[in-house]
Amino acid sequence: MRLHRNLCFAVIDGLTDIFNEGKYADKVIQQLLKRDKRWGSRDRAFVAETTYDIVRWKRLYAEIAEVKEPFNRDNLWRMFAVWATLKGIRLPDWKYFEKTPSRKIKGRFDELSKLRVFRESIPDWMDAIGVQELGESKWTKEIATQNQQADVILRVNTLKISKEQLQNILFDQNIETDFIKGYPSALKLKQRANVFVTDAFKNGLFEVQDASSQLVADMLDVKPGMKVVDTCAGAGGKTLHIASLMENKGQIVAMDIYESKLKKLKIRARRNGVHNIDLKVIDSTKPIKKLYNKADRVLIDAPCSGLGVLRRNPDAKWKLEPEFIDKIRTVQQDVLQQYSKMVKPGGKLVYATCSVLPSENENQVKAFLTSESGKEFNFVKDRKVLAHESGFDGFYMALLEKK
Ligand SMILES: C[S@@+](CC[C@H](N)C(=O)[O-])C[C@H]1O[C@@H](n2cnc3c(N)ncnc32)[C@H](O)[C@@H]1O
Repeated sequence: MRLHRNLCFAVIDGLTDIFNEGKYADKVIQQLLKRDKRWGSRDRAFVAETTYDIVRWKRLYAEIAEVKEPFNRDNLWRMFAVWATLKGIRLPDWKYFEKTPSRKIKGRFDELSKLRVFRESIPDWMDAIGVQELGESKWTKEIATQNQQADVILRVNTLKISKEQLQNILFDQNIETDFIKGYPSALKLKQRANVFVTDAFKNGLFEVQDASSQLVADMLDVKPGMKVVDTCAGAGGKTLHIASLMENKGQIVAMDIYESKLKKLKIRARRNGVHNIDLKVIDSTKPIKKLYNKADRVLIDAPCSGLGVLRRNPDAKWKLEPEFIDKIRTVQQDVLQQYSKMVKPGGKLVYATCSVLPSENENQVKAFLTSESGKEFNFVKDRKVLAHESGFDGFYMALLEKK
């Protein structure tokens, strides 16, 4: 591979924003990719993947490059040189790469790789939590998988098209996909591609949604005509899936504390041809109380640490803090206590997170079930999805039934 100066500059600029300005990697990369209209798909892939790679391996690369935060541009070029050297890319004779000690880089890599915190490039506290909650052996495998690039998975919008038809349409545009056994609405791309530019996407024939995330709406067991409340709907990945399973019949109340997220959901719903969603901002306890004992199904896709989706959000390794996880555990129990009251007798509740930590998952459900409001519920089943076992995102979901 030959390195191109303007692409490498884009990566360094992006890293400056992510590491020094605290900006989110996905947003920064989205912006970077708009920089030069002449960039082809390979150029764009280089900028996105290299930036993500260096974010993912920040701790390891910084240690090898012997640089410390806050990184100046020279520091970032040194980390870039580490990335390129370890990838076996020949460094051009640019001033930034003068005196790059290629052999020393490989030696340091081998030496540091003996320690999990460097090999997997994670903060010490995160490693300690992982070991404490999952045990050494599972955590070692899980964090290694969480450092690999995730597949691109689509969820077919069955309101508009069948899985087979969509597969054919994409095939005609040179996008090849596979079915995934056990995931009825999923198509997996054989090779990464920018699916957002296709007419199929613009016409709402699919959404990009990981396979594990698609299990959640399936577990909720919705039927056309039901009243379903999606309490932490965000931009609506799961709401839209629920809508397609309900064949646009019945009512979905999509709630979140952020109006901005629900606005995104509105746009996506229009594209998806979904018209049975009512949006409700949770700005007091009123909208919740109004729905007490009213819903056939309630989904609590709870805010969480995101420790199951590091493959997609590698910068979360550096943005997360242990105190945040402590706080979010309290929120998780609160929303379980409050939002479960919306389920009507005989109705069902799914509690889900994209975390692999038992303290955010089965332990929360256990604590709920032994509490006063939890006594009204029976535990039906749960599913713990680890990325290293499933090949998809780490997730947890539990199904409870109100007596
Ligand atoms: C895991 S995300 C939801 C993802 C979304 N369901 C999807 O499938 O795309 C959790 C959501 O919970 C929202 N949230 C945080 N605290 C909340 C609360 N107390 N009540 C309701 N929603 C909350 C966040 O704004 C965020 O959108």
